[in-house]
Amino acid sequence: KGGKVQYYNNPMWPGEAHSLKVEKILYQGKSPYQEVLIFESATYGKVLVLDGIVQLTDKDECAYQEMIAHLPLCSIPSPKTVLVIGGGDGGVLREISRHKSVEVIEICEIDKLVIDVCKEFFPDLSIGFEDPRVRLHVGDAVEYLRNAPEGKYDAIIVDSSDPIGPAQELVEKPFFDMIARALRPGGVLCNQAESMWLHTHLIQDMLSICRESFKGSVRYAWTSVPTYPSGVIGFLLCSKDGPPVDFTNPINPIEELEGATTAGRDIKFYNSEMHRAAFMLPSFAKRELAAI
Ligand SMILES: NCCCN[C@H]1CC[C@H](N)CC1
Repeated sequence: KGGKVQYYNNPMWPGEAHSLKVEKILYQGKSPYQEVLIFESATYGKVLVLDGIVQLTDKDECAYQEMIAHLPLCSIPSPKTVLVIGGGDGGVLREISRHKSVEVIEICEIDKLVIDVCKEFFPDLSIGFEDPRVRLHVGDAVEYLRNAPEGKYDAIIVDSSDPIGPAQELVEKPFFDMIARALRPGGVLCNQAESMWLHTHLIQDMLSICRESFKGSVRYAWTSVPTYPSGVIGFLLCSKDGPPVDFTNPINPIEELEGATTAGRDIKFYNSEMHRAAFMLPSFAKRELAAI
């Protein structure tokens, strides 16, 4: 009680520590894949930590979950079949459910423990699993995609943790090739893409892989998430082929989707202006992320 959580030795952000005041430990456990910790913080509500890395907090999860879901889904006219890789907390499912055009939401999450603890401690996120369109598969995403039919999905959302644990293989070329194959022509990918302050080399690698695997457009977007390292997180938006998708202008604006901004709980962060703003990059990022 009154302690704090901080880690200096994560290779993803050497020399940095992120600490939140711990009011009460709510859950501590270990799955075959990672350590799971949930605690009540002093000012961010409940916090989910996997292998010492903050995954989400009650206060700011809206930014990440809403952006990662609506950036792709508001960029195509009428998404019907959506696949989520990761996302076991259910927050992305909650956001996808706002889109009435969607008929099927498949989710492939490797760690059942994450799903179970989020159902107990994060009802505002795990409510996403209650949508009747959701089909849950617990297992490895690479296997799942290998067996997926070609051209099945309108959108694939990769809500992954950092590539230093179970998500290691989710930043390698074979994975992106399988995603491209599973998308229908004109289909889109939105992939968690780390911080432009901390990870430009990793982002450059992902961008160059995606420019080979996706023949449409490949864009980098970002947003503010206070409890992620450097306070920002990025997203890679890719379209499979065909006429390049203009991700910067939502052709399927959420404000015009009946009931979308109030379905379940009111939308808190995403709107069409934040959509456009997400693709505006600071000069150093323009140079470092375009220069490939
Ligand atoms: N849906 C939970 C968010 C998972 N996303 C990651 C959490 C850890 C961060 N360093 C990167 C994003």
